[in-house]
Amino acid sequence: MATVSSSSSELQSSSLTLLVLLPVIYISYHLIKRALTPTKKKTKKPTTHGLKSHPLLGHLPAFLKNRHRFLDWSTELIVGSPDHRMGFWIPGMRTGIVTGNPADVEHVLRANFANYPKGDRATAMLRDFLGAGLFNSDGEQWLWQRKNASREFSSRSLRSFVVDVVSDEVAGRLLPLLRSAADGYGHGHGRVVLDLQDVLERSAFDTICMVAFGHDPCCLCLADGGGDGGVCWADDSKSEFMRAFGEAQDLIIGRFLDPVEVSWKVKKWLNVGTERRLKKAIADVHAFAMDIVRARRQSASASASADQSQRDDVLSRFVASAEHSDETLRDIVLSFLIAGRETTSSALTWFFWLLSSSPPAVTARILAEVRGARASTGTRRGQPLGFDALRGMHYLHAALTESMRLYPPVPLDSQSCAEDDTLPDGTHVGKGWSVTYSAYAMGRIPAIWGDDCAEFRPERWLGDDGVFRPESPFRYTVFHAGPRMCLGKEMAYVQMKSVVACVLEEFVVDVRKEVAGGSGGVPEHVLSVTLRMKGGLPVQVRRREEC
Ligand code: HEM
Repeated sequence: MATVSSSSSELQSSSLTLLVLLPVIYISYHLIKRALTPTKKKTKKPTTHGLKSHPLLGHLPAFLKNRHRFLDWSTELIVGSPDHRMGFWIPGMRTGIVTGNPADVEHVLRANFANYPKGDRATAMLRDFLGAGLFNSDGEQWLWQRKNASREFSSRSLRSFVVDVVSDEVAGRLLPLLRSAADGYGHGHGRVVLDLQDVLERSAFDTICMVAFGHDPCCLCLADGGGDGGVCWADDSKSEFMRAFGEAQDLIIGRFLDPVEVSWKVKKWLNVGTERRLKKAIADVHAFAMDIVRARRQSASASASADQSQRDDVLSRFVASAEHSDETLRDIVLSFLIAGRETTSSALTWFFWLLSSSPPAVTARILAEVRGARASTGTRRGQPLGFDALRGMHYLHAALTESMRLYPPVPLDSQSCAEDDTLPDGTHVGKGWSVTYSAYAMGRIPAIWGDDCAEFRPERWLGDDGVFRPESPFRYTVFHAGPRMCLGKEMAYVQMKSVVACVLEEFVVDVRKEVAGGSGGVPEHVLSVTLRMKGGLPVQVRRREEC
């Protein structure tokens, strides 16, 4: 009995030990397993502060209600949300986020760049128009074009070609046009009102066509305006290419704004409505571009006969450097046109409008800088300024940069998420979602720019020594950031500074506010690829007294 009782007590004590040990073993096992397995971040769903989601329709009702004011609506939500982003979910159609958070932007455009291509959805929508050009390609196809184009854009010869093209356009077309408008104005024809946006768009189109394929479409020219004292700056017979290009661009953007994604495919298949018009506009643009490509190929093979302007443009450089099909060359050129066409004109339009409502000291400082550049280069008013003189204008650089902070020419820019991902603060991003950064909203976030972020204050970009201080491209996203950053940034500043310097030193630009002002005195915008003013920018110009 004694043996039985001792073995049963042994059994009891070992069961007790096991009972105590089991949880210890269990916990240890899991602790070791957790230590050995790579840590998986806890993710959270993207939310939108102040935006309710319908249980079945997601954000579709809110989207439809605010579609006409998407930029302002998304900006209000982003600025008001603690993490500066809005998540949206439209069942069966689109899911994604729009962000104004610099950490998100850096993650998407640089740190995890490979996971955020333009994506099949976007490239498919643009393919009819832009093919697989630099602007509309991903992966290897993008990389080789980017490498070639980067090499060309950093070359001295392209830089000086750009300066020459811009100088010719400003001195030979823009200034004569404004002189004629000012003279009409001064001699009792007070009704001479120019749409400055249209003038600048035509001028930018001439410039980018010359740079991209050495062709001058003469979109800005002093045409015979009739005998009523009016000034006409466009000869429509010459602007046909620009008109077709603009129509194709606007119609193709309509594909992105349609909440029912398949509808453009159905219309295209049936060849009706906007898709029918788009097909015609694209055919016109392609035929025009193709003629130039073929002519350039011929002149390249008979290179002795090629003149200087033909050798310096981007197309001639691609024709010379490698063997590409005519279609590939056409797509490359069209990508440059879309990139440089309305961006600088949009920036300048908003700049002249902002300047008109800023203290006179801003214009005075720009003029002082222009006069300083004239004195040091020995050039006279009306003559073009060279690259170095333009580069030395820090205040003007700051003023343009500040204007684009508030009115970025490309207000929204989308990428697509290739595989499930997590943003730096743990927010989940699903495969196939669109991730859009809003440069427009970012310019209005006090956490980035301070409490005076709504003010136009060029000084915020200058150090105590008056030298321009750049900001991180992940905070100032106007020219994009990371490996796909804008290639034409330097060219754009040359063009914009040249226009502003030459125009302001000779003219006072009076904005017709009663026509230009939208709600709260700010002109309304049209949401396209670029931020254009609805109805244009009506101005009157008068000659500035020389001092
Ligand atoms: C104020 C003027 C300009 C602004 C604000 C601007 C802004 C931008 C932005 C936001 C992008 C990224 C677009 C995207 O990939 O979705 C971009 C790309 C690009 N920009 Fe500009 N741009 C300007 C002028 C120009 C000019 C004058 C050119 C000259 C041709 C140019 C050439 C390009 C090119 C080639 C790309 C594509 C780069 C790539 O995908 O690798 N840009 N630009």
